[in-house]
Amino acid sequence: MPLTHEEFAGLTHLGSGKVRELFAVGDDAVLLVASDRISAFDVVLPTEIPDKGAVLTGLSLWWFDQLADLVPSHVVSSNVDEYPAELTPYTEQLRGRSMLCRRLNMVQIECVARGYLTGSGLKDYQRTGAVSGHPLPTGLVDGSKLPAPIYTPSTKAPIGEHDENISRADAAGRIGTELAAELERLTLQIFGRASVLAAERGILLADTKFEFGHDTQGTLRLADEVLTPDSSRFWPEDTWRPGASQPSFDKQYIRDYLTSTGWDRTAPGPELPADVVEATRVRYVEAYERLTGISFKDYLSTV
Ligand SMILES: C[C@H](c1ccccc1)n1cc(-c2ncnc(N)c2C#N)cn1
Repeated sequence: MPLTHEEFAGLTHLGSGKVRELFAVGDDAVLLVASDRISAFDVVLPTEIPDKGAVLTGLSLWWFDQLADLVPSHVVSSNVDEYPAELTPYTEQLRGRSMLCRRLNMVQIECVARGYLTGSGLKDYQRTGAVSGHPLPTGLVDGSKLPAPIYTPSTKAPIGEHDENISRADAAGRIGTELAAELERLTLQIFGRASVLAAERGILLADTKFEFGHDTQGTLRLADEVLTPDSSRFWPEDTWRPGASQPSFDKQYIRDYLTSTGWDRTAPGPELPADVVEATRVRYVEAYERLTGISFKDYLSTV
């Protein structure tokens, strides 16, 4: 049965993402729980991918550590055996796939960095020649590497709707010039470091989305999940071919299967065959191990 917030009926549910749940823990903490659900073509599928939630949580935790010298994170703990007593009934459901975090006053802007042109950025470029007010060279195609990474803030759309890319001036108008400039600086700095680290492992970081918030002392912290295949586009470097849709590091098997079935994307997603589920699970574990250099089994033994 897919993990849903009903499984945590006793907790105070704050919100759901496509594949994640957010709960309040006391007055000053939140619990982020990653399910094994997966979405493709913006549709949440009925079949779970075992270990996906743990892989994405482990990746976020690893990236938070890699980035700690650049920006503090919202994470308090990921050790379920040290969680507050109210979470004890859910320990095994939370193990490896959850983060206890400071409750932040979230900045109402999605901070997106792009090193390559695709997705909504490509659509904006094809329509206007620019993305979030950044004029770009002519002749770029799907998957083109940009002359330099760009910061393209967007609004926070409700679930099921698409974020809207906005200009940096619009972002400043919404959250103030100083904070907007700090978010741009941090977003590009983090993206630059992550891009180098991923490229050293043969993975292109095409784009990613960060969320930030302020803690009760007013400290700006990196929040949400970070640099996971759900918040970012990761492409295998050896199959990068500008001019077409790039193979997704983690979801290509699912995309190919769904396309092969002739599935109508306005219809509910079909169940996935066992071989596609297992191949996708293996890809997630491979992504974790390739990026972190840590065996997934070792990660599971530490949580
Ligand atoms: C978008 C994301 C979300 C994830 C999962 C399910 C539904 C929403 N979300 C996270 C917060 C949030 N709020 C207060 N303090 C925090 N530390 C965080 C975080 N991260 C608000 N929204």
